Amino acid sequence: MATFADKTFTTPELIRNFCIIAHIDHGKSTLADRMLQITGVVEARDMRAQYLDRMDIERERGITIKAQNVRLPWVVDGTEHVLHMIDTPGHVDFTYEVSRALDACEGAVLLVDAAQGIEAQTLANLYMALDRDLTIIPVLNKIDLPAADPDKYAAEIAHIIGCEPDDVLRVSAKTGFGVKELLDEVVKMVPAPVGDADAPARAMIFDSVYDTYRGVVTYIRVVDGKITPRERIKMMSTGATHELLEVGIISPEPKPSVGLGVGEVGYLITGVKDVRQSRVGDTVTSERKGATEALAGYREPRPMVYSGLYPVDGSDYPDLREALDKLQLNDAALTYEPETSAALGFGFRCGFLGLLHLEITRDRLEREFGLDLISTAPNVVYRVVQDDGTELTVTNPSDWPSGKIAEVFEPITKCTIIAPSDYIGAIMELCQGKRGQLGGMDYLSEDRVELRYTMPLGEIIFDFFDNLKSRTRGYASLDYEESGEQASELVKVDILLQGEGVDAFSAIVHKDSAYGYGTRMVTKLRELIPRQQFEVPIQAAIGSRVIARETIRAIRKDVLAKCYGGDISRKRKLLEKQKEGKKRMKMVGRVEVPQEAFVAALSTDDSATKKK
Ligand SMILES: Nc1nc2c(ncn2[C@@H]2O[C@H](COP(=O)(O)OP(=O)(O)OP(=O)(O)O)[C@@H](O)[C@H]2O)c(=O)[nH]1
Repeated sequence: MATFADKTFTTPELIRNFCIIAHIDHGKSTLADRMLQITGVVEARDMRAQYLDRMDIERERGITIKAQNVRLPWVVDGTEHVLHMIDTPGHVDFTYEVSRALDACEGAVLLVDAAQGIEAQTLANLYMALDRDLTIIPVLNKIDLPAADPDKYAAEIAHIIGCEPDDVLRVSAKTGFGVKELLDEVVKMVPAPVGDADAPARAMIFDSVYDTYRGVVTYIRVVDGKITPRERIKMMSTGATHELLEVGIISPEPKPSVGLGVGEVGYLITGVKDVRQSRVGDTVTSERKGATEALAGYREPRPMVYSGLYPVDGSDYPDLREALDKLQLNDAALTYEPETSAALGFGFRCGFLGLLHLEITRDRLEREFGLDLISTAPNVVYRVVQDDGTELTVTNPSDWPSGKIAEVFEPITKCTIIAPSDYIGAIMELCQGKRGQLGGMDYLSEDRVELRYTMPLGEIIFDFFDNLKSRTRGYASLDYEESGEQASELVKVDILLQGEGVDAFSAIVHKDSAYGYGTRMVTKLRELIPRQQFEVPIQAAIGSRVIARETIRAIRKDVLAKCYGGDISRKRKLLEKQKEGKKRMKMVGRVEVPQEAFVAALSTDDSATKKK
């Protein structure tokens, strides 16, 4: 394919930029694989499943995290066209990545599983694509499955996007059936990019990835002008300039080229070492005679969920810092700052896009850096207005002000839930318990409904999704987007051991759930903390008001009791052994708490994040 890769500055009329959008597991990556194969970009013998999901963790979990892009040649009516396909992640935490991918395209293939129909993220992604006026190509996938019901779901799709059921293409990404026709359709339906070839260069960054050997690789889509190697480029948001070391295209491996022109999608390398220097959403222009106006439409990723990460072994703290430094090179959305906890020692307060982002980051820290970590219960960002009018942003329960509070605001979301209509009652009951407000309900087909709720983010990140799945036997799908904030009656619940607060267990909850949280924690801790030589009261309190209490009765554990006579060496051995055991204990006041008790008490239910 060398000749193909060398052809640069393709005439825009021959370019088609498109992405594949779908609900998780509906088969995007498999379809992308088939396209690579059918266009001859990857030879059959080199083909491996999910070619574009390069990270180990992506392949293992079978999900796409980073959007990838690839150039494919496709001949229609004797003319070779250049397709840039951008594979997008389907998970709710990565909506932002999807929006960037969409901004680089003129068309979107809307892929729907023919055995499942439209799901919550199908709709969320579709609306984003429609907002950007992209041409939508509706496609039913997995029609080879015996359970596929293409007629039913083609009608569902036609109803939502306003086309004829016959316009919905039918493919099997697995067998390759219908994929050629889909590529033809992309060439026919998706408009060619439009831009001014003679204007100063403007290209938008839709992704940037850290590579150990090459530094940051920045993915761009050229809008106007051209970007050529050996010129100096400027990042328009910061004004920083960099020497361009390499420009190229991906097909499917990176291939240097003589430049990128209007409508082309490719990469550039400047030698910067940190993705934050090559900010997603920024406009790249030439340093000399560059553009004066940046491209619009991007926003910075903003952490939505915070959690404390602590090494189980305190001496791993420097390693944790180094590991976070390294991860941040590749993840502009990850934020962290040092914090100390009386119970857990030194650690970091980290900000994430959502729970899956948290879980993936934690997984990578443990796996790639060999760290053993404890994470505290996640919380969202609160805005607290005190009685004297001062305002605080609270990302950590320990920053909750002790003075009088006038008002507290919490982030809220708009949620979409899609499920079989039999479960409407169960879903409504769950959502009401989570302070959700029903905004509307629509039937997608006679037995499937879409429910729209407004719900606090803090309730969703707790075990909402797990609950939803178990109440609907796994049939419901959920999507949510942030939607401002609302004033709420929130309180901080502290957990005290023998009158001493354990910071890691404090939580900010709605006043109606405070009692439930308090009782749950004290009961759990009573089971987890071994009896001591004195009585240990465990209390849950709001300020100075105790709302729940349990007591661990005293025990006198005399290890020498069974040693009669004067065998001093045996006594010494037993005492040594007792000391060993104590090393793994943490002291809270006078109370010895085993490390495992913290871990167990904090692991509220991390399966809440597994959206599959
Ligand atoms: N039978 C059948 N299975 C398919 C087809 N396409 C995909 N699958 C299977 O569906 C599952 C999900 O496919 P993926 O391609 O990983 O889905 P995805 O949409 O990329 O998922 P994320 O990257 O996690 O968003 C895999 O087990 C695929 O083998 C198809 O046409 N027929």
